[in-house]
Amino acid sequence: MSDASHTESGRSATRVKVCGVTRESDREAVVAAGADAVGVVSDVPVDTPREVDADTAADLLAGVPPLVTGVLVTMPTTVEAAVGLVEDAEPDAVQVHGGLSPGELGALSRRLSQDLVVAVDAGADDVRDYADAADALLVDSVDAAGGGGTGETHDWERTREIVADLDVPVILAGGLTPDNVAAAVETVDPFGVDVATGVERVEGGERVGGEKDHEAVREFVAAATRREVAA
Ligand SMILES: O=C(O)c1ccccc1NCC(=O)[C@H](O)[C@H](O)COP(=O)(O)O
Repeated sequence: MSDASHTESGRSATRVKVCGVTRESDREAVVAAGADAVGVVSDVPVDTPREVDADTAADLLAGVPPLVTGVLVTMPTTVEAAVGLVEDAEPDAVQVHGGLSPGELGALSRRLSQDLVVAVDAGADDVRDYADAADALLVDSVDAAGGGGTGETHDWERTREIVADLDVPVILAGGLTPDNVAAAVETVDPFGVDVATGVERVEGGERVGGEKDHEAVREFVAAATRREVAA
């Protein structure tokens, strides 16, 4: 990464992606809070309240304004399937979870005009094998099927080593919240951070999956970037 990405303190300005947006009002809140990227989950073989159908994904991504990155988050089983999805949804960037091999991801990357973010399991031994195929690695706490949105943190010290070892930008994900994201940034020094469940609405003590708490979104972006909370 070039020195231009670092502030005078030496720490890079942390980019923020808010993932699992399912509603226009949440997309607007995420953009208004100053997030750099909006993630929309579609066509995943896991049961998640953050998944939307292909038409909704395309509509949500089409409404992401200039200078903010609309990210299609998906779990394709083949390169061809991924290319078809991307053609329909027209995102600015693509984030892939699941079973594609580094070779298949390289082939997918060559077929796309968009940047490819590859999600990897923070606990896996082969994280570094994916770096060559990716424009960025999303180091996440994944479930048994390879999906994200677990709300679980992982060993940040290990992810810090990955950041230090690799040239590719690393996005930290997994269990981040407005309360822990500053410490996560301090520990890992990632290129960016990503959150889904940690900014969802809580009602009667229960999380409302797929719906964002707009105040929590503002707090998260502020804490991740050390900006003042927007009024
Ligand atoms: O969010 C999901 O339910 C999901 C399902 C399948 C594949 C990916 C998914 N989310 C991808 C993300 O980028 C999440 O923001 C990331 O995994 C962090 O999630 P969380 O731990 O809930 O903050």
